[in-house]
Amino acid sequence: MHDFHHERARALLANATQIVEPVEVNAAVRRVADELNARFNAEGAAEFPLVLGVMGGAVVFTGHLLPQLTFPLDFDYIHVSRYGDEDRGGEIVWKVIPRQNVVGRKIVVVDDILDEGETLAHVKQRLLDMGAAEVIVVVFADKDLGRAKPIQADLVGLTLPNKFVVGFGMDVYGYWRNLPGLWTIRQEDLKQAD
Ligand SMILES: O=P(O)(O)OC[C@H]1O[C@H](OP(=O)(O)OP(=O)(O)O)[C@H](O)[C@@H]1O
Ligand SMILES: Nc1nc2[nH]cnc2c(=O)[nH]1
Repeated sequence: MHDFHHERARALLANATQIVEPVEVNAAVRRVADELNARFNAEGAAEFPLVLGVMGGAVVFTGHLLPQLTFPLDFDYIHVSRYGDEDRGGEIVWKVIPRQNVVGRKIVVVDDILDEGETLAHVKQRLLDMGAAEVIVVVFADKDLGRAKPIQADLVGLTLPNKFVVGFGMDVYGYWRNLPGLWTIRQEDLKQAD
């Protein structure tokens, strides 16, 4: 079983193409941190936001971003998945729902990628329905689909081409969230290749 996973994971990466180097990833995180710091450290800014990581993909971005933020904040997480172990989105599945600490708060939602936008549109609406005062959406990457999405991010680290991306928190069939750069998987290695 482990041999199978080991070989499959390595084969996927062997055929993959690196599209963003780790140094560019880190620069993008820095840019996002700078923008958040400018906003929440602005003179007179009395906001104390609740930063909400959208697990699991946001774990790496969140872990890099938080130590670069220089204003007081609360942190919590939610866990929602639309892709599971697939390479196309499906039903939204909540694994950890927002807690009552979102009520009345200014919330900074942090996620790895805005793709079709279904996940973050749903998350934002749920937070507003629960009584969040404001929801600011921050994504490490926004995929350029060439068409409108149901939500736009307020802050974006990188814009990516319309390909299935892996690394910096993003997985392919559960593998390779740990890559420090971004890679695209060869089309014929995807389950649902057209
Ligand atoms: O814009 P969308 O097309 O809705 O896709 C974006 C979502 O997909 C990924 O989550 P995924 O469902 O893969 O779960 P994961 O975070 O556990 O990998 C990613 O973390 C976003 O939350
Ligand atoms: N790993 C991964 N997860 C996603 N969720 C939405 N789009 C993507 C993507 O391109 N890669």
